[in-house]
Amino acid sequence: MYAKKNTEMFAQIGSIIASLMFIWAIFQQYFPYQLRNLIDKYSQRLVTFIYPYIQITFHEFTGERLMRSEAYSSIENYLSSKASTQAKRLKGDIAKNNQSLILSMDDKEEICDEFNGMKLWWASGKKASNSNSISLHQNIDEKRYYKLTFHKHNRDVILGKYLSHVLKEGKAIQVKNRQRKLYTNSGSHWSHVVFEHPSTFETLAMDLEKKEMIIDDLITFSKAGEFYARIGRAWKRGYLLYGPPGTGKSTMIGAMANLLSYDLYDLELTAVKDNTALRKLLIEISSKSIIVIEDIDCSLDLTGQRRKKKEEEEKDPRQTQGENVEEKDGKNSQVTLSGLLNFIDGLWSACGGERLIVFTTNYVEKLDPALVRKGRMDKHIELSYCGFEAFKLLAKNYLNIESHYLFGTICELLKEIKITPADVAEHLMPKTSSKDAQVYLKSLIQALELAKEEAKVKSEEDAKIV
Ligand SMILES: Nc1ncnc2c1ncn2[C@@H]1O[C@H](COP(=O)(O)OP(=O)(O)OP(=O)(O)O)[C@@H](O)[C@H]1O
Ligand SMILES: [Mg+2]
Repeated sequence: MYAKKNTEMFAQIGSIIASLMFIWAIFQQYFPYQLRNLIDKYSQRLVTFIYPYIQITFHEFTGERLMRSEAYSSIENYLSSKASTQAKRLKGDIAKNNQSLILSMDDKEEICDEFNGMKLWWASGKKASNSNSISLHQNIDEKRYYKLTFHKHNRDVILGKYLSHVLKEGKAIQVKNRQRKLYTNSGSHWSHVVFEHPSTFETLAMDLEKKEMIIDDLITFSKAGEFYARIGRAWKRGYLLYGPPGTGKSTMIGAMANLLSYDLYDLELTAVKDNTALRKLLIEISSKSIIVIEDIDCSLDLTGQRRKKKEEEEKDPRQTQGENVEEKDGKNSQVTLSGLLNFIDGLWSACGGERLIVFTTNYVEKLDPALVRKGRMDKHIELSYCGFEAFKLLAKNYLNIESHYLFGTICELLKEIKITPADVAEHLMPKTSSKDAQVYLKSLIQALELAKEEAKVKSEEDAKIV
């Protein structure tokens, strides 16, 4: 309402000024040159005095090729949250992630915003274009724009801090709503599909404290752009996830991507020809992404090659002279350990920024220490067998129960028997038409007791052998 009144007032003042200018244009030819200059000067002062507001227009399409302006998109996103509470006419659309509805202000709507106690007004408008050019963009003959109006006293703050705040916020909303992608490489090219993994940290069964610590670490990383710049480090972080098969390493990567709204790049090292191809892939990776190398111990024969080289050199230095042991990996790929290390933290790895590099392995002890040293793989996370806490979360997710009289038995068995969350999940997965939780819990208890019996028999046999 307030904004509306203001803009109506501006419009009236504007039309008065336009009429005065018109009259002035007709009459000025009859005035001598000096007088004209004098009147010009004072009329400008008068205009600024009567109309102390500044306006900036942001057009939807810019440049000769009429590309959609990034500033316009960011402003549209920024205003969407304000529009939903202030504007009377809204436009609705499905976000690119197909999960949420985006509301933006309709044409010829106005809303008011505040920044550090300063008031400013945004208006959306549309002009019909008189150009007959044919364009790839559909609604290009209707030129949309946003107009920002603010008092001239606030000029510096609005042009500096406020506008960069608007663009940053708008971009963040855009990233959140975008359709994320899962990339994989065939040779030195990436191809992608839409990333729609449903896993989240809420559904990930693991030690709660550890989970909180990981979430905290990830969120801190995603907000630490300025910090990394200040300390002169590339904005990236390495995670090593290790543990037996079926403990949730891949599931956790999906949860990480969903938590931070990052794209995923699943790097298949064995399909990369050599270090040059690896570097080429690296350059194409965008920011806000997670680069994943699964089963790093199997990807290439990178495990302990440096150690091997050192040992061989110690035995017979001539034997390894001029020969790069790292490059003899016995597989099609000629990617070397040093090539991979360069990929992780060489100069090129800093391009783009805001990236996580995640390795997974079942055999952490097999990896070359150089590959996983702190600073390269900043966080080492062990995903382990199912404890009682993790079981309770699985029971809640799969059976929708938070307690049961059989929980006590399961708790005791889990202390003795190692079972992966994947195996537990398998027992809790609905298979029959029965919705009775007891059926599934009993099936789990049976499996645990069987495993306990087997372990007992094995230990007895081992004792006999000794
Ligand atoms: N911690 C967990 N929380 C919830 N579900 C889990 C967990 N661990 C495993 N699962 C379930 O088991 C399945 C297999 O898990 P996942 O693929 O993440 O294991 P992994 O550790 O990556 O195994 P691998 O080492 O064989 O790659 C998942 O689809 C998931 O449903
Ligand atoms: Mg896996």
